[in-house]
Amino acid sequence: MTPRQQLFGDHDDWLAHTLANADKSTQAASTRLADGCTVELLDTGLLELHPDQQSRHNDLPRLIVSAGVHGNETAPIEVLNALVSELLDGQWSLACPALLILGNPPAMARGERFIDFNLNRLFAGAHQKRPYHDTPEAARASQLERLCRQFAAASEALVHYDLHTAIRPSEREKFALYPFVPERQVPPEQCAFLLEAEVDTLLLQHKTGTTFSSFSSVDLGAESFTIELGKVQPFGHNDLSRFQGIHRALRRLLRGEPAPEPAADRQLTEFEVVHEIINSGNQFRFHVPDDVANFTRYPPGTVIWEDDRNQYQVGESPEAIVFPNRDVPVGQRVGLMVRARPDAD
Ligand SMILES: O=C(O)CCC(=O)N[C@@H](CCC(=O)O)C(=O)O
Ligand SMILES: [Zn+2]
Repeated sequence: MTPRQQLFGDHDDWLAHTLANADKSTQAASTRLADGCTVELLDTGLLELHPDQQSRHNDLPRLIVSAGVHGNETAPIEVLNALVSELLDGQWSLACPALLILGNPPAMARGERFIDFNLNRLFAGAHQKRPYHDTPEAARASQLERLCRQFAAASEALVHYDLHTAIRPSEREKFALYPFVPERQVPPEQCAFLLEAEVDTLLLQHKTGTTFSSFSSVDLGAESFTIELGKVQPFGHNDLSRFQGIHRALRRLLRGEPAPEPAADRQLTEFEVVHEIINSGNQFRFHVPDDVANFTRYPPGTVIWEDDRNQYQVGESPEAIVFPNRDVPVGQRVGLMVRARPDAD
């Protein structure tokens, strides 16, 4: 039997297995590759990989890579699946422990962002609260938190990349969000990784949240990023040539190869969040049109939202909108207002 057959039975690959078992748990299975690497299927959409001791590069961080936390964001899922197939087919050897996650299989199978609740708002313990608790997405958030905690090893560095695609087009196609942790700064090697992955915009969050990457940063001490890689498309409709940067950069990291020299003409442009727009419910009115692209700029004084008590106007310098989405429940994020950092373009 091939490693793929040992793990996924009759299914061609990890993605096919995950979609076929989307609504149920799967029995654990494992295989050992010719180079000694062990691959364990922990449950539907969850793989843990460990290199053979000989091939392990001890100075490398443990790596968590997740995709499909939103089920309709398919391109990163296809990239992760392709990396797993390459590894199982013996095309390269793994050098660091890795936990690979397809976040929300039931939503993936239905081509939806989520089923009951947005999984990416249920981390950092939010899954225990009403009305989320006792739903399948709350159970998945709890399972992912537990597995990530187990995978993290106290004395070893941990890195987490949570891969997404955005609902809207974007004036900056690829961008990363860096969760807020007081006093920390983005390490240079993480900036270099983002540029290697062709992600040249970085957005610094201004407070902690209940996203997957905020959980892994705050609770596990990981260097984590939510990475937006393009626009949402159904399975089979992605132009995967636009995702080669992240594909190559992750493969290089998993293989433990040294990072390439950063290209002299590439630089990260940094933005900071200046305001989080929340649906207040109090006759909340959002004045950004539905079809506006991420990073569209608004001049000082523009009224962005108002309700029966408050309003938000752009401050003294222009601000841009990211993730505008009026269709969210009361209390949830409608969008982010962001501003280029002083030393940026
Ligand atoms: O395009 C959109 O409106 C949403 C894209 C998306 O899923 N983004 C993440 C960002 C998470 C973060 O703030 O780190 C999300 O909304 O969950
Ligand atoms: Zn997403």
